[in-house]
Amino acid sequence: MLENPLRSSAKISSTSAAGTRRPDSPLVKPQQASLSFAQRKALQLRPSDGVLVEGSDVTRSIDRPLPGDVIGRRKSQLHPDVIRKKSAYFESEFAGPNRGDDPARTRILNEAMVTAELKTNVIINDEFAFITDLACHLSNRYQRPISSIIVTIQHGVCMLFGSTFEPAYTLSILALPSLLQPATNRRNAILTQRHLYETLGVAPTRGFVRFEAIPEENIAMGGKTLAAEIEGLSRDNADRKAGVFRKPSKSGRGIMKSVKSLSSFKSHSVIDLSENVPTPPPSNSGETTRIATIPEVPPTPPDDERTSQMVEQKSRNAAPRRKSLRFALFGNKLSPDK
Ligand SMILES: O=C(O)c1cc2cc(O)c(O)cc2[nH]1
Repeated sequence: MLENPLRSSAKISSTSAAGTRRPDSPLVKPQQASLSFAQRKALQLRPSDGVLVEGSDVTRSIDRPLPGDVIGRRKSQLHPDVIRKKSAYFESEFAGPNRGDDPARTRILNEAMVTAELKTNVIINDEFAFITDLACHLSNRYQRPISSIIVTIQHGVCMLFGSTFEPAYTLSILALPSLLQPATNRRNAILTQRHLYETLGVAPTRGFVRFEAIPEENIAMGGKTLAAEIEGLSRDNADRKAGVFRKPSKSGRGIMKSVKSLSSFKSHSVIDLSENVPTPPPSNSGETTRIATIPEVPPTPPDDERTSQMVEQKSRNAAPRRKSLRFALFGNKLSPDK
């Protein structure tokens, strides 16, 4: 059986733990592949003819300064097309819609969920380590707190990928459109597939990534779409600027409540929530649950007996490293007994 190499080796050699070969670096020309590093370096140091890019060569002229070199002039050496692409990237990264002058709206957008759904035929031994590593990677890539990341993983699934059953995966990343701009996707495709190569041992060529932009009106939490939440905030903001005092709505979701409700979503970690909400019985348990009318009050907490059963079950399922990783992730938000 294939195993997750996460904990077995610090560095992956040319043949990964999943049995797939690492593709040769595209930056090494075939005739140079057998040369030593010093020999390749010497070849590159030949006097240049000053042409930046010639033919199909992917290496640049040595005449061109390295990034960070102090060269005393500001004019870019890049082709106008490259400059355009670069500025489009930085625009989408740093000047996106999430930098408005409405702090509440900005915060909501900056904390909007990024969801990743991974399916793989590889069997992952340490699911908890793997899932937390991926969540951290995504939190970093999409510049949002770990509490704004959802990761679901299905591993050991039956997967036919490009006519073979060799190790492979599909990954869907769902987020607001502003987070999934073409240049951002290009970069995140490389970095995330590299991350999965390092943690899952599957070569990027055996991974399929789908970036799915989901507009604000198609995402909901707490029974309210993000679009509605933002609309409410904008209205309240406009009212406030105009000095209008609006009575809190019947549903009790005025501006303060809205912001509070979001922060309580985010500040309650998944762990906090899961500890208060009973897990429904599995669908094949034989029990049938009648779906009643949605109660106006929160459901009654489980009785003591059920609570203790749940706690027991949870501790049986817990991965051995769970506690330390939870602390690493959530720090002092957790009480020491959790
Ligand atoms: O996608 C999110 O992160 C998201 C959706 C949503 C909806 C809502 O009514 C909120 O108060 C917050 C929120 N976040």
